[in-house]
Amino acid sequence: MTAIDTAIRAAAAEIALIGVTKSYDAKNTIIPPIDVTLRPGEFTVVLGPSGCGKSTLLQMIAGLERVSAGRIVIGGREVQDLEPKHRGCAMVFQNYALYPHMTVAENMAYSLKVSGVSKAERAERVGTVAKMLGLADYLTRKPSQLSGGQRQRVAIGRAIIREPGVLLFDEPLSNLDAQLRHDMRVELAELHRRIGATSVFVTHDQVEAMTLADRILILNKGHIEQFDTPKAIYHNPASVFVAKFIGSPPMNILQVEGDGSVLRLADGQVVANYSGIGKFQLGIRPEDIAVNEGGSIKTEIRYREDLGSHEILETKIAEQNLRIAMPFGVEIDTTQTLSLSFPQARLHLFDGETGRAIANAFGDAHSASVKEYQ
Ligand SMILES: Nc1ncnc2c1ncn2[C@@H]1O[C@H](COP(=O)(O)OP(=O)(O)OP(=O)(O)O)[C@@H](O)[C@H]1O
Repeated sequence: MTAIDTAIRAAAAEIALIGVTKSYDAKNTIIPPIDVTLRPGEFTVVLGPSGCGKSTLLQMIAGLERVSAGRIVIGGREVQDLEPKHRGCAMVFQNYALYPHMTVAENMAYSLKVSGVSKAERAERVGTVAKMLGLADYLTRKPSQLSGGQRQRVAIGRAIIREPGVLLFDEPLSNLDAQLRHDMRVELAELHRRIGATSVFVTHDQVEAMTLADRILILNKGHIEQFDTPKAIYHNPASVFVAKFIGSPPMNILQVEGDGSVLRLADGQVVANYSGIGKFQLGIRPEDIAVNEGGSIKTEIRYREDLGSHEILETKIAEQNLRIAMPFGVEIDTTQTLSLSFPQARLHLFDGETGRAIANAFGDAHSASVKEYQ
């Protein structure tokens, strides 16, 4: 660790949400009671569709929204009734929220000035943070003289200069173009490694979630669908909702019926062995389908999308859409009927009604760690 790192390293705090609820009125509960603990130094990405309550959750931690019920404990202190400035959190917003009339250095130093930090120490900390973020040459510029990425870096600098135990990010990269988003992701990951603050990052971009998170918290209408590592979320989704939300293209979900020995599609084709009886939803990722390897499931290609590194074949089985990802270089005759099989170890089984994962459905270890959060 360098001197710069230790200069800006604060004690990372645990964040515990205990029965935290948000409702605007009796009929409008945005977040039903949730219980979750974010470990000190952990990078949590909160992911979910628009309107699921991601920002509300973040703002309750920051103190910008009041909780309707429940407790928020940060670093062992109950904070739900404290003003934002007393919670030990710093926040980075999507729209940067920089002061336009102040220089980069003044923007970064402002919160220190307000809290009475001496001029000499302010200058030292600004210098350290600017160096860390590659902003040393821009300290006298105004925000209007910076690029989007530089502005976002100033916003991050302004947050970390206070050495917060908790860093909160509300879609900080969504105003940037694709290349810059990628570059900033790399920078943020690196910064997190150096600073070590407990970080909560809200986004609806699954790539950001997969690449930045220690653990991803997936919200659906305010409920926690799953809270786990990116790998576990991808390989062991706890519900159809999660399975369909992560992956591009997402996991295929097929409606099937079990007769006690096999699972069948509506047209009678057998897709897997399984001892359960009744309606189920069967999941398989596009890249896990075996094509023309002697499988018994027959289909035609309806459309093919060449993405360079791989190809997506759009097909249907028993009137249900099925996407197959083929690696680059595999020759497929589009006019021929495809024969497919679903390797049992790659299958996911979900309840026909609730959509919750059925752990160990196929006796494999990979679904054993699916956790229930409801
Ligand atoms: N002041 C308010 N009064 C009533 N409902 C509100 C209020 N503020 C937010 N909501 C509702 O709360 C829900 C959650 O909003 P929130 O901004 O947390 O969602 P989000 O997941 O961050 O969405 P997005 O990804 O679109 O930013 C939404 O349905 C929104 O309409």
